[in-house]
Amino acid sequence: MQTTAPVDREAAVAVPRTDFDPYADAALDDPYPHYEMLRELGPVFYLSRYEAYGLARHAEIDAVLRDPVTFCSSAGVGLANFHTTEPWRKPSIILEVDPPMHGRTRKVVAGLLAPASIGPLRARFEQEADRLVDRLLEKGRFDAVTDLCEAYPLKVFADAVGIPAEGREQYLLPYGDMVFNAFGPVNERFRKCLAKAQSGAIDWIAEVCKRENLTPGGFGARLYEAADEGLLAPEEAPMLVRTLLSAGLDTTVFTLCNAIRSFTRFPDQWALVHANPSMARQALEEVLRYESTFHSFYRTTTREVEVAGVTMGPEQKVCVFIGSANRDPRRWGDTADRFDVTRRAAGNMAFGTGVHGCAGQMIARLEGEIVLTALARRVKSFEAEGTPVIHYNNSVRGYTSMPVRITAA
Ligand SMILES: CCOc1cccc(C(=O)O)c1
Repeated sequence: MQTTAPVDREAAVAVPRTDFDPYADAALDDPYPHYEMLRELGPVFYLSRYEAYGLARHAEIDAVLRDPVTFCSSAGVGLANFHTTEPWRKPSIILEVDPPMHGRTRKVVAGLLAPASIGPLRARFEQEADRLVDRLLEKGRFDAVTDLCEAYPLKVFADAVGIPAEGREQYLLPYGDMVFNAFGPVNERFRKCLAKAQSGAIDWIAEVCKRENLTPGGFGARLYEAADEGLLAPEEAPMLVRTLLSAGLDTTVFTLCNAIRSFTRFPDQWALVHANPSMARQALEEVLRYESTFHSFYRTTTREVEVAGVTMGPEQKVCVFIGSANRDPRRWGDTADRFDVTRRAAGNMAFGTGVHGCAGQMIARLEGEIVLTALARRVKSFEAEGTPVIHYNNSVRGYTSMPVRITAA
């Protein structure tokens, strides 16, 4: 599929229009039937409610994300176009910039989060996971969201960044909730979240990103050292600490939520992992495919371009539904909607793809693999106790509460 071919007006096809609202609670309750509808509309469609193009099939999303020049990030990666709308905060200098600036900041962050750099964290991540599983087995029944999925990243990732312990529960998750709501429309949940974030979280984040508040040796301190070495401008270091805290918490919390939720829905899948804990990393990859945490975000066209026969003008917002790409039968076959931990789920789009592919995906996988391994070794089964409460957010999927009961091996 060409995205760089010159535009041939005669060949251009009319784009299917839909007034589907991807941000309605009903769509967030269970997006997958809606995603199937979008995929069947065609390779490209137009979300009339938001005046944005949409892609829901794997092939077109892959092609767009691999063309950051035609489909840029510097106009924001949400529905809001930074060329016409004031962003709610200073744009990210890695997520919301284009090459070549992106390449420079990305190189520093990617180095920090590369396997060689995070490998030494494995021992303490495993120790924390074992300690957490000890506590959960003592309890027997608990809320998997607060007692497991939030508790673990708030401890191990926030420690790895090197921020103070005080205030994490109160401010880190509400801040991340705001960050991910901001990729959607200015709807009720965006406004409520912004008001809440403005009453504390925004100031707290700015404070903990300061050099004097960061533990020596942590990711935050090492970003300031990169500035000392001239790899970053001085004012870029706190901005990238903000990136770590924006991108690295809620996403991992919700990925763990989606893992526990999937294993309570499909106990036979947990039985496979419990029988063979070395499958944990592969099982996590299937969780990421089956219930992608980050569901949709945008690119903005920098010129007139034809995608699958549809001509888009410049300055057009294009929504890529990566949660749908990961269920596209054209890519995953007719078992795309089946949660199957034996599937080779590598190559899914949960972390995006191309130059902006998630820089933190290796540490996210490390956290997930370690938690699932610790659980697999010692937990025979998970039972849901009541219906989990969905966490409604404009672009990430997870839960607010998930009471479970576990049986020790
Ligand atoms: C998970 C995608 O990456 C993100 C998400 C949210 C914020 C930022 C940032 O750079 O502040 C990056």
